[in-house]
Amino acid sequence: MASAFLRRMASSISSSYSHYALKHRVVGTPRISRRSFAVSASKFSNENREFVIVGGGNAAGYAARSFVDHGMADGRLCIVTKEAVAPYERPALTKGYLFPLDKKPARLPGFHTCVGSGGDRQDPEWYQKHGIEVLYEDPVISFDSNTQTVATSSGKTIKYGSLIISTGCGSARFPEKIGGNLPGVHYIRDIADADSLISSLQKSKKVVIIGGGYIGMEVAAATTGWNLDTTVIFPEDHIMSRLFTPSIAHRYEELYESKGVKIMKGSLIEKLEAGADGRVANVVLKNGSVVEADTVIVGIGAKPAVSPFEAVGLNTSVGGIQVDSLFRSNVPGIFAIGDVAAFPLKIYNRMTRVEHVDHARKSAQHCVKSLLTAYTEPYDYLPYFYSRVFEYEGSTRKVWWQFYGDNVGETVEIGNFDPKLATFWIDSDSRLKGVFLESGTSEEFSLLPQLARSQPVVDKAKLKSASSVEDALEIARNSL
Ligand SMILES: Cc1cc2nc3c(=O)[nH]c(=O)nc-3n(C[C@H](O)[C@H](O)[C@H](O)COP(=O)(O)OP(=O)(O)OC[C@H]3O[C@@H](n4cnc5c(N)ncnc54)[C@H](O)[C@@H]3O)c2cc1C
Ligand SMILES: NC(=O)c1ccc[n+]([C@@H]2O[C@H](COP(=O)([O-])OP(=O)(O)OC[C@H]3O[C@@H](n4cnc5c(N)ncnc54)[C@H](O)[C@@H]3O)[C@@H](O)[C@H]2O)c1
Ligand SMILES: O=C1O[C@H]([C@@H](O)CO)C(O)=C1O
Repeated sequence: MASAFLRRMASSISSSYSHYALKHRVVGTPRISRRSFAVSASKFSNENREFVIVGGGNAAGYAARSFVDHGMADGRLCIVTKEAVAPYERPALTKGYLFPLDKKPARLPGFHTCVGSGGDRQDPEWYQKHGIEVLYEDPVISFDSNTQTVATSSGKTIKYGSLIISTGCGSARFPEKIGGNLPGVHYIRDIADADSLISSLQKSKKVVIIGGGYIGMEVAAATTGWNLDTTVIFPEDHIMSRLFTPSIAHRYEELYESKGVKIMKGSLIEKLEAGADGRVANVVLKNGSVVEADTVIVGIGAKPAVSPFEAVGLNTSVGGIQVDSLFRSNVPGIFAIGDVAAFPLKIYNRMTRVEHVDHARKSAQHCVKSLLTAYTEPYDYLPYFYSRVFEYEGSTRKVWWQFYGDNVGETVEIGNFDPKLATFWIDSDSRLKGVFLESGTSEEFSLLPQLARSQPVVDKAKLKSASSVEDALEIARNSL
């Protein structure tokens, strides 16, 4: 009854709703409008939800904040999540969360979104206070765009007006047949994974980390803080091979080695072997060598979590769910944001997915703003990656770097990593395309996006002759 009433209200609604419907290609079942919900006495009295977000991670937390900012959350928004906790700043999991237990590790509720960007700490009470329904530990297992419903593992069927998919990524895993699921073998994507890793680290002596990417480097830094024997194994010839030049990588590798980390490059894994107790004991390499380990952390990349949404335009070139510059998929009323979204990267005119938190936050805000208002500016993202390691109290050298732009073209590196280093990527037209900085000040870091966004023509010879990182940044600034 209530639902029929709300629908009648929805069909007689104002021009702003018509605009919204047209813009978002609403077809079929009319949505329950904002106004109709305003007259609804009880929140969520039936299975209809005006807005449903699937996934309760970084993007979901920032999307929820945007719904609240637009006055559109209360009684209208439902978040369905696989995790047992409210959205949090995932980057903390391989940073503050892994500090040694006697060095004040980060724990919830400390790092719920949106504290990472200076916003409110949205703990479970925040969602209640703002009338946002959160269904915890209840993953969506299927969806039907004809009936506009999602089904959850506990057996709920939820009808949505608009659906925002923010399921992120899952860790790439080694197959079971080569020991990928042995006790003591860890992947790290969510808080449950991090807790399980910590319980292994508490009884660990020898750690092997497989993968020389973000997880590999952040977890290796963490385990040195625990004073554990740490070996990192990866197939490439230097760490962070997708982003770092061999020269940048070399500086960090030396630093890790100076802290006792062993680095095995160009090495492929044959299998992980169990010991007599059934826990992982050996990492066997394809070249036949064997590295002992009681704890193995696998950081070999991530895969977009698309399985319940196979019917929504899946992008085959970069994976994920293909969306336009307002995060609309090819199915009316369905949006995708964060890691899972394959979107047009306007600045470089290509489709991409970005698996980093800055994009999760910005895509969420952009999507919700365009969903709820007349905003139609295309998303114009500037890629931004960063890391911070060896941050725990007592560490002799802290590391914090940022990169903006595209790592294409020739590079000019300035600085001796004591502590600063800057690298500039310059294309064949002498345009500055990307810039990397270690140990900058906040003022220096704030210059990087300006440079990467405006891509000034730079005098390469002059840049090369810079006497210091500060001098190089000044030369680059003067080319703006
Ligand atoms: C350990 C770690 C450290 C990181 N550190 C950094 C960093 O320092 N800097 C940086 O820029 N980026 C970092 N990232 C990447 C960054 O965290 C992600 O880009 C960001 O979390 C993406 O947000 P998202 O909401 O798209 O996905 P997520 O935050 O992963 O959220 C997805 C959510 O969806 C849930 N979910 C999945 N499937 C379903 C389903 N079927 N039903 C219901 N719920 C579902 C998941 O459980 C999860 O809660 C890190 C990632 C990891 C894993
Ligand atoms: N600071 C950050 O931005 C940050 C920090 C942690 C995690 N993350 C995110 O978490 C996700 C996972 O990170 P990641 O470090 O696993 O991915 P990654 O892509 O950064 O690194 C993967 C590494 O594993 C190696 N590898 C791939 N296949 C392998 C195989 N079969 N055997 C051995 N090595 C193999 C790669 O060569 C690479 O060195 C990514 O989305 C990443 O962006 C980001
Ligand atoms: O973006 C981030 O958020 C968390 C943390 O700052 C939240 O408190 C973290 O470690 C980041 O790198």
